[in-house]
Order: sequence, then structure tokens, then C-alpha cells
Amino acid sequence: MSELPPLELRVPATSANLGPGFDSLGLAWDLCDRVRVRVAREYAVEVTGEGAGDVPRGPDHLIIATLLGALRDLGGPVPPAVALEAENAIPHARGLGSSAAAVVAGLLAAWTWARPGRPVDERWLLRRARAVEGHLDNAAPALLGGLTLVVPGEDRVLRLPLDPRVAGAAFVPGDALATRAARGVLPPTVPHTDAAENAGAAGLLVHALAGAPEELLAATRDRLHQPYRAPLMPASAALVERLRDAGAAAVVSGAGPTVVVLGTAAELAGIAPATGFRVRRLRPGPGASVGTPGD
Ligand SMILES: Nc1ncnc2c1ncn2[C@@H]1O[C@H](COP(=O)(O)OP(=O)(O)O)[C@@H](O)[C@H]1O
Ligand SMILES: N[C@@H](CCOP(=O)(O)O)C(=O)O
Repeated sequence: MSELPPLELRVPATSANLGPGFDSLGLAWDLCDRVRVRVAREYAVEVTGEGAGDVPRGPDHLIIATLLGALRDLGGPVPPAVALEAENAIPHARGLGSSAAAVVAGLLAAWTWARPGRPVDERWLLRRARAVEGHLDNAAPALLGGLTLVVPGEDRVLRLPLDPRVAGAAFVPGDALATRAARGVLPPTVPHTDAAENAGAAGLLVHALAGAPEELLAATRDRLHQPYRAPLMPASAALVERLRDAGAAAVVSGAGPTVVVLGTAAELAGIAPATGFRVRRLRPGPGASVGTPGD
């Protein structure tokens, strides 16, 4: 068991949905959590940065629980305990994919211990991620980086072309909102006209992100989730409206309450701060990586 090597992982923040691509489109950012795991005699968890005071310190820590469950699924080896050190940069419960990043970290660590030297089986990883998360639009870009598309119901992911001029600006509010709560307010059915608008906008968004950033404002309209969630995040909803009225392609990141603006770096240079939000400038980034410390 002690032959299992210590591992170091980096996993990015992600914005899922991007407006009309509910549960299907997602983008990885250059904002990463760093995690180290090693076999230990007793559980030990050291966390700095985001969520440091809130996350569990034992086997119920999301990364450790995911790692142990996945090792069992892969037929072991399951260590007696795990020591984990995390430097968290991704805010928790703000719509930037912190839980998907943690799940991808746990799954990649499990695969590396159980199948050393073998490239990760994407279908296995996505199936496991969906079992924990319930949707894959964060886990896919967290794993692969860049812009990704998943088709709900299929454990398959496509990496889509992304114009290198595209960047982002995230407005992160102080208040948290659990994704589970934000999914809970969505209605079981939506009007046909709204579904049709979203289908068209999602297609236009793929085109805009591939090389037509001037279309981003029209391409980021959403009727499927943001209107229903607005009462849970009134300040974010008001900010989206204000930014869009001023011509910026603002959307709710994931299930919110972070607001993200998509545009070229030149367009985003003019973005002003908003009261009650921390602003973080973002660039699209690579997917998760795993190695041994010091690699
Ligand atoms: N790095 C992490 N380590 C441990 N737990 C985490 C980590 N990231 C997220 N979590 C758990 O997931 C919760 C947030 O997940 P969720 O509501 O899906 O929001 P989001 O993924 O948008 O940040 C946190 O409150 C915490 O319980
Ligand atoms: N499609 C999901 C995305 C949730 O993303 P998160 O970063 O808020 O966890 C949804 O909209 O519920």
C-alpha cells in the first residue's frame, strides 16, 4: 500500500451553462485548486484558501470520499487512510464548479493509483462524476479544459473550438448558493417558445465562441434556468440585466450566483467593479492534471 505514490493534482474552475447551454456547455478557466494526496495511517486534511473553514476533515471530505468510492469501483487498492492538502482558489457554492473540481480530483487520483501508467478512461470518469454531481457540464471542462459540450444522457464529451480572443470576467458575490437549491426551483416543463429560443441561442453560442465574439451578446440569452433562479439571487440577476443593457454578454455562471461576462480581452478591459461582488479576470484554461509532487 505504501507503494502508492503521493500525487499532486490541479483542477480548474468552470462556468457551466454559459447562458443557453443548460447542462451541456461548459468552459474551464485559469483559476485552479491544487491538491496533494498520499497514503496515511490516519485521515489528515489541511486546507488553505476558499472553503478552508467549512469542509470536512475526514473521510467525508468530498475529494477523499470520491477517491475511496472510485478505488472500490476500480477494484482497489484502498488505503487505510489518506492525507490531503489543498490550496483552494475556486470559491465554494458560487457557480464556478468547485464541487466538480473536487470530484474530478478524487476520480483522477483514484484512476492513477488503481491503473498506474494507463490513460484515464474518460467514459468511466464521466459516469462516476455524473453519479456524484447529477450533471456533467462542469466535470467535462474540468477534465478536458477549454470549451466542452456534453449531451445529457450520454457519457460522452466533445471539446469545441474556442476563439483565442475570448476571455471572461467573473463577479463573485459574498453569499453562497448551493447548486442543489438552485436546481430545486427549476420547473419540470418549459414553454415550447422558450425551448426553441434556447436551442437557437445555444447553436449561435457555439458559433460565437468558435470565432465570432461579436455575436456573444445575442448568443447568451437564456429562458430555461436564469429567469427561474433570479429570485434566489436578486443582486446577480440585476447585475446581469445591467451589464447586458450596456452591451456586455453577461450570464449566470453555472447555477449562480456568480455572474460571468464573456468577451474579448479588449472589451473586458472596460468592465467596472460592482458593489457586493469581487471581480476576477479570467482566461480559458487547460483541464485537470495529475503527477507526483515536484514533477
Ligand atoms: N475543494 C473542495 N473540497 C471539499 N469540498 C468541496 C470542495 N469544493 C466544493 N466542495 C463541496 O461542494 C459544495 C459546493 O458545491 P455546489 O453547491 O455544487 O457549488 P459549486 O460547485 O458551484 O461551487 C461546498 O459547499 C462543499 O461542500
Ligand atoms: N447545469 C448546472 C450547472 C451547475 O454548475 P455549478 O458550478 O453551479 O455547480 C446547473 O445549472 O444546475
